[in-house]
Amino acid sequence: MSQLTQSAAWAALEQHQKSIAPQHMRDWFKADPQRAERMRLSAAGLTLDYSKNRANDETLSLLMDLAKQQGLNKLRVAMFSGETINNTEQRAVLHTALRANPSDSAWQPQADKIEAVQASLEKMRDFVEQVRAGQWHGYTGKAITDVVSIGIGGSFLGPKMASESLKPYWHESLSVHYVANVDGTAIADKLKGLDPETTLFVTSSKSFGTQETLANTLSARAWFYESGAGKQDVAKHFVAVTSNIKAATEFGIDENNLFPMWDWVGGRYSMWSAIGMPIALLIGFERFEEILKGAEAMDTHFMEAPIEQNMPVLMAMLGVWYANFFDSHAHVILSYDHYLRALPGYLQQLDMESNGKNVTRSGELVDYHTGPVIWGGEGTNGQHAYHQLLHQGTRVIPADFIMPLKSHNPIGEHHDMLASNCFGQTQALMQGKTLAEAQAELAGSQHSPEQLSLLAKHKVMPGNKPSNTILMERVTPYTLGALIALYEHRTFVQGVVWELNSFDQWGVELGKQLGNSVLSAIRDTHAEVELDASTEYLVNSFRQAKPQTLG
Ligand SMILES: O=P(O)(O)OC[C@H]1O[C@H](O)[C@H](O)[C@@H](O)[C@@H]1O
Repeated sequence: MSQLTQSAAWAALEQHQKSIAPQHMRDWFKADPQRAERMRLSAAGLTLDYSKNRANDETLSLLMDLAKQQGLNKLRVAMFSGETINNTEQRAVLHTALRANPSDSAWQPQADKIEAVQASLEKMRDFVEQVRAGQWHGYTGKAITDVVSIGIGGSFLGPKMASESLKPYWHESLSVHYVANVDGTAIADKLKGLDPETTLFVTSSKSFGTQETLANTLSARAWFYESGAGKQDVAKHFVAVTSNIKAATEFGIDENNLFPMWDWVGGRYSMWSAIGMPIALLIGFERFEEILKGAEAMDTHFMEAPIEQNMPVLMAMLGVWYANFFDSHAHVILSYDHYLRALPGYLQQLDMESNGKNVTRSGELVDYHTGPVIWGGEGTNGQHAYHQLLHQGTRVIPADFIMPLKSHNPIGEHHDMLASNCFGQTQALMQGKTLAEAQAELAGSQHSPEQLSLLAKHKVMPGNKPSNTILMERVTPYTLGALIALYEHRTFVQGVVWELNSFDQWGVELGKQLGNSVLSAIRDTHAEVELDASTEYLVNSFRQAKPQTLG
């Protein structure tokens, strides 16, 4: 058994779970009128209502004991002070420096990094302002109308999610498009209808070695040349964000068109850097800075608030409570805002690539569950689809409801209806419906007694399903920045409890390696590639279907 599962804090929670499990939240709300008020917290423009959780004051106190036992305070300081907490790659983890207030003396020990960040932001500002003002000209002298952002994973999901979330702030005549997948359809579809004379490509790749991104950039360049443009015109249409300057310049990106990234920023934590360029192009540099300010406010809260009153810590520890003591395997993110519909996809990478691990920082196999499956979608759509499983399925799936109090599009009663659905769902999940309630509902209907009894059983909803609700005034650059930073720190805290390195991603490497060797087998039948019988069959089928000239 691991030290964690043998520890005093863990054992206390296991014991405590036995007394909590039979209790119903419905009864707690009845017995304690102060519950909702007590279990509510505001920070950085967000309010978290965590009262609809299967937790009482004792639970929270035991969860905080676990956080302390696992060294949260020390590791939190270690992250912000630039220690190499990404121990498998020997890297610091300083995405918080990307949104630091440069005049904050706490950052003094990282002055070199803060300086580099500020210089990069200035270069970004200059570029963004030129493009947005129509002063960056394409090779025939026309202003840029379309930007195609090429990148994948962390070099795609954050910018895409933030762009969609902030649509009300978009530039009126500049469009940004995203291409991630190596599927040729993705880039072919995007390029259709674009004009090479007025299109700018931003290649985002921390490593500048990602197969998909390089293939898409090459195809974009081929398309650009087909229009009659020459090599000398590339600098007007291709820029890149990367930490691998050498690879990018060898690839043909003009040195002046390079924006930096650093090895102390993980891909999935990078939208605050020049990786966020497409966002800034769409909403303007000042609004991009507001995103950083929102995140910085959440960083300050995370660093300074006592852990019992700390939003990321509370959310993280409640997640641990369900994952490890209620055998919950999933966590659902429900955005009740159409603009936030890409958030679950973004959080999937943030959380699952960070905490989808089975060995500890020191390489021991864990004997407890780590990161759950993160999924979700847009409310109210999900209510007419997968919410059935949330209400009556057999597993505990904690939910985060995210609800802006004001809409950017206040049409008729739509927002009232949206909010009432959101709040109503949290209530239904918590309260459920008893057999007596179901029977009362059916009383007076035309059904036979047998049918009535059967129907009543099917209408019973156990309730006691946990949820958090996160409110904000409106989805703005500031509140979005705070929201994303909240989830970043939530992920970090869970990684601390589970003793993981949340900042590497070795699991994706094997897929990449094998993908490359399979590609050699597809290109050349004589390639010496070891394939199992199933994969060999798949490769052969693919080769046979290939046009002769390419085979
Ligand atoms: O930015 P890049 O170096 O192109 O990497 C893009 C993505 O590729 C990888 O496979 C990783 O799993 C991601 O964490 C990363 O964000």
